[in-house]
Amino acid sequence: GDPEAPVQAVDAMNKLFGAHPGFRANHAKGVVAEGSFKASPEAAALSKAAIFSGAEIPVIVRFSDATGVPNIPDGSANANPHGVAIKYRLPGGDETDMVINSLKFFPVANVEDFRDLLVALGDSPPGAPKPTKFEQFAVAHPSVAAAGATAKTPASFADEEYFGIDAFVLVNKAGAKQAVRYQLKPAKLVHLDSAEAAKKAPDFLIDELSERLAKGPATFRLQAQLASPQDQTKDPSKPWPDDRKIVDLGVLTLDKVSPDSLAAQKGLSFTPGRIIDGIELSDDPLVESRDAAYAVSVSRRNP
Ligand code: HEM
Repeated sequence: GDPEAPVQAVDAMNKLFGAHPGFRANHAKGVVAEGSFKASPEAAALSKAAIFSGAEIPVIVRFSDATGVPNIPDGSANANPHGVAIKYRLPGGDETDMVINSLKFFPVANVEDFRDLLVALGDSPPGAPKPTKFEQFAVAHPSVAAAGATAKTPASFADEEYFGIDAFVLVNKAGAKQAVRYQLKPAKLVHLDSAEAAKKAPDFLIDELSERLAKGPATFRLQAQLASPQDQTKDPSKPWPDDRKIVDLGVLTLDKVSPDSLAAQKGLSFTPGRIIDGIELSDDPLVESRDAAYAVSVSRRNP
């Protein structure tokens, strides 16, 4: 890979979305909630990681809209895919993160192509001559349109399903390894059509989460889609077949929105490759590239 590509990807985000000091280069608008995770017995059979022990683990969760625009309307098509970042806080101070979104697979295979996609978008403003740079990129990379079509506006951050996209390898006590992709499934999945989404108030997703959690907790099931031995793990733009086994790893419960969510999100950083014993990286190169890019964004938003 190109060692400069993660920095160039963040540069391209800053150019495309404009300068918004103090905010994330992507997924700038979000809301922070608090809750816990309790693993199933099946999770402990797949991984010796402490988050899968079955003990109740406190979590901090940040839901977000796509783009680096901090006031993007939640119902805008550009706010897709919505994201969720989960930080598991282990006794003793260790942390591990999952940073996932509502696309079923990524538009491109690696950070070099993602940088080029972002640059092409930046070079395709309204009124740009046709075919635009973005249209040319999309023709050459059919997974861009295919991936984009998988993300819709949810009725609530808690009524959406989220996909890990990148493959990780779970390791159990006996040393057995299994490649997985995480999925986070709501109690019910509710999407809006684009006309309904466009009519919603600009902050409807953020506001609804506080209102909902004030009435009672929201739950999700964390699942692992298991790779079959013949499945590739290195290309996050290629989903595995839908008939691959799905194992319930446990229940994520959200209790409340953090009292000062805006301050909380500034102080938080989620890192896709922040893993613990019992979870390993796969040969998917995107995770390490993402770690490098997120670190650049974190340092720019905390100068
Ligand atoms: C090469 C590919 C990617 C690049 C360069 C990239 C870059 C970034 C950057 C720079 C941030 C802001 C980080 C911060 O300031 O804390 C971010 C946030 C985020 N990204 Fe990515 N990303 C990539 C792929 C993905 C993928 C595959 C997913 C989902 C599976 C994803 C989901 C998210 C989410 C949910 C956030 C918000 C995290 C938070 O709430 O703090 N990204 N991304």
